[in-house]
Amino acid sequence: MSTPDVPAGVPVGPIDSSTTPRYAGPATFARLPRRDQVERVDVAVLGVPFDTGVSYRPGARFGPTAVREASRLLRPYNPAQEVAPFARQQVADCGDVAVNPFDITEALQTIDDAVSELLAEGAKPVTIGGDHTIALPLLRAVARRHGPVALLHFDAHLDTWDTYFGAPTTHGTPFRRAVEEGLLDQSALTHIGIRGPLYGAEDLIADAKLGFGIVSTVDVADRGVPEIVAGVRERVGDRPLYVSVDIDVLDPAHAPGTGTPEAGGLTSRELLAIVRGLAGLNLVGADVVEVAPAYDHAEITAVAASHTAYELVSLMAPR
Ligand SMILES: N=C(N)NCCCC(=O)O
Ligand SMILES: [Zn+2]
Ligand SMILES: [Zn+2]
Repeated sequence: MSTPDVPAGVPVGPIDSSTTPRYAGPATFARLPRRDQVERVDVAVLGVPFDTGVSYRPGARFGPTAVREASRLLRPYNPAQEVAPFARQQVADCGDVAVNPFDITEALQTIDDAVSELLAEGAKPVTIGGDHTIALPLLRAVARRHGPVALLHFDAHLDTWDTYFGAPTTHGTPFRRAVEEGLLDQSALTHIGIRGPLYGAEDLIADAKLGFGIVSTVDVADRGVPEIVAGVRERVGDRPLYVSVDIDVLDPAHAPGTGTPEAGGLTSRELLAIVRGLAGLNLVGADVVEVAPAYDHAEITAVAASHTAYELVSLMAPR
């Protein structure tokens, strides 16, 4: 299937599903063109098939492929944000970063280099993981370009722990490393969806010391999405914002295909509604991580992740 000829400057959109069946041909995110099929890229959807940083179930290395497959059904107009996300900006699938699964330090450098190159071209990265370790090199690249960024982190887990087995670079530690490295604006850090057992009460104290505020899953249920969104918008203001979505923020009923599931999570409806509520903020990059398709059923998790990525891409569209 070829990409239709379009005048220079007009974004190349997805393959038309009314003339080419959406289940035909190799999958790119939302059936968008590949990087090599377009002249420029405003939003770069990038896969990072890496899961060497996990503490429990492996398999997030297959996340990018699963999310692309599940994204075939996405359509070009997003009524919830009243925007056509592929029409006013060039969105392209930049493929997968070829990361070394046996050397975490080298893998992180490879990811940083790939994203730095896209940022230098003026593209905003929307990265599909991969385990949550990859947020660290993504933030390194983004902070090098924008300075310390505000962070909105959707997750069941804090991911601000110090080490596992003495290892500093894991999927449970990226945001502590990011604070230590000065990548984050400590006055605008929020976790949303936190729940589940911790190692000790001191986990919360250490996390607060780094500057994080916590909106727990119970807070979302008790206070409701509009109030949560208002609080986040107020905290972020006009700072450059990075959004990191660990799909395990969703209840295992909404996202069984993940490595460290915790009961009592958000619904996909709540997650999508909060993400949509960020419209107009200065979003400079985002990721959706921790999709492990071997534990998925009927693409439940991959569909949720693909829709989350679609909302994030929509947020980046000029209005
Ligand atoms: N980032 C994710 N998904 N999980 C972190 C869990 C770390 C732990 O095993 O305590
Ligand atoms: Zn998590
Ligand atoms: Zn996480």
